[in-house]
Amino acid sequence: MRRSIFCIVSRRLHVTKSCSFPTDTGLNHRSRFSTALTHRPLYKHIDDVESLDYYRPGGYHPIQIGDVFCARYRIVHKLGYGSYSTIWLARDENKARYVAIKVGIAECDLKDGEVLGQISASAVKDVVFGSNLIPLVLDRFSIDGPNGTHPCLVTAPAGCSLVDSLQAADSSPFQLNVARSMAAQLAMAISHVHEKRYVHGDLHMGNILLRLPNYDSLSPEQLYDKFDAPEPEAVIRADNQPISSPNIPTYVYAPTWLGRPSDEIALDEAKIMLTDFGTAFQPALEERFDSYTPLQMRPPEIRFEPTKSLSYASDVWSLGCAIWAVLGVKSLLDSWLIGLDDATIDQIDFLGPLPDEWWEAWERRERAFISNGVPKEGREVRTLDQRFQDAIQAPRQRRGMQGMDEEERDALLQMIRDMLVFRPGDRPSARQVLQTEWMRKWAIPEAEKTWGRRFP
Ligand SMILES: Nc1ncnc2c1ncn2[C@@H]1O[C@H](COP(=O)(O)OP(=O)(O)OP(=O)(O)O)[C@@H](O)[C@H]1O
Repeated sequence: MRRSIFCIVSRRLHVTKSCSFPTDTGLNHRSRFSTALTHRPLYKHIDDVESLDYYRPGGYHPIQIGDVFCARYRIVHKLGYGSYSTIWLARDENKARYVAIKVGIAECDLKDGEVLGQISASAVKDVVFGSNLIPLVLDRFSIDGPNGTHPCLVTAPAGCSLVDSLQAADSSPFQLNVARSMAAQLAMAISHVHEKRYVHGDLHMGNILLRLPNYDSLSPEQLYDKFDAPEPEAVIRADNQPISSPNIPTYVYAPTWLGRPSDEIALDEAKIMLTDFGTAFQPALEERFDSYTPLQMRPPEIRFEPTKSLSYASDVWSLGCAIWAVLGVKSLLDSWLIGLDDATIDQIDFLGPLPDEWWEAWERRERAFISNGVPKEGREVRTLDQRFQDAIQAPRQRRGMQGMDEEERDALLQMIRDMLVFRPGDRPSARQVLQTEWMRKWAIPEAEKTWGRRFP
């Protein structure tokens, strides 16, 4: 049961994220690989596992439970998969601990490792708290296999992503103190990334992971007793012929569920880490004109300032949307949005008029507005207050959970309005977000309880 809940989410995420790589900026190998797979499937479909046709030269490395890498890491379970990697739980037999190994598709640079190496290595010296919210790189190596050479990144394993956690609780929100704590940690994580001169560039609930409690004292068998044992699913060719290729594993595995449903997470368990730095970049060294962030959290300048490179402020927009999603059960922008125009309409509805030159440049503006910020008659317009009620307050009240009082609500909405300013140059920095009233009075104190320490 738990597994099937997870897998639905996992599959949805996979699709969303694949779609968020529409064009290529410095990810040539990734795009080439994805677009090459347009032929008929070679293998029968199996639910809740990575795309089997990606097991070919240039693609995933075939891995089985029990495989050992570097004479040290024994594969114990599957944790997840993305378009560019499979992620495995392994027992580090040298250190008697569990680790997560992200195994990239062949010949990709797995940029996460490079970025995390810089952020977490320097952070250890600085002893900056924000570094605790980013996975520490424990090891890096590569594997040669039938599909090529695969980069591997070893980090701490996590329990589940926040989107999985919400879904596992049938979209019940996190307890209010837990959500406040996570929101503060997220802002601290982004502030830390920015201080290290990186933009994350793909912030969403699937990339925020809940830390796993320490299970290092459990053997793999005890871990299987506590959670699920891996269940191998045989790979079958679409033409029913026997599989003779070494490119594909004999069996594949659905990711396990080591997480907790959102409503069961206690404040001292609410430690998060921000992951997936595969599209992070340094604005001082590199220009970036495309966003990989899902449409609901994608900043508007991508559309209206296409010749200006993205920068830290684009993460601040997504951070505002992510904080909203952590606090509530619905994204700030309507989740059924289907296109760029719908997103712009929705943004104007709750933020007000677009900057004049953006408005003039928007060809389809008359679809929903009489003039800038003035909706056509009869069209339903949902304000920020109404969205707060629908997404954050009412779901809590329905479940008898603590809601926000008026003072907190006003402080939160003020912070969100400040972060979601159309012009990127007018947004606060992530560090300034941490100094807002809502963060200081409501969110950071809960994060301090989670971590059992004071933040300066
Ligand atoms: N350290 C970890 N511990 C537990 N699960 C993890 C860990 N890292 C990643 N995962 C799981 O694997 C999934 C895919 O990871 P990730 O997004 O990093 O892969 P990816 O190949 O870069 O994906 P894409 O580029 O398609 O987003 C995550 O959504 C998460 O569920």
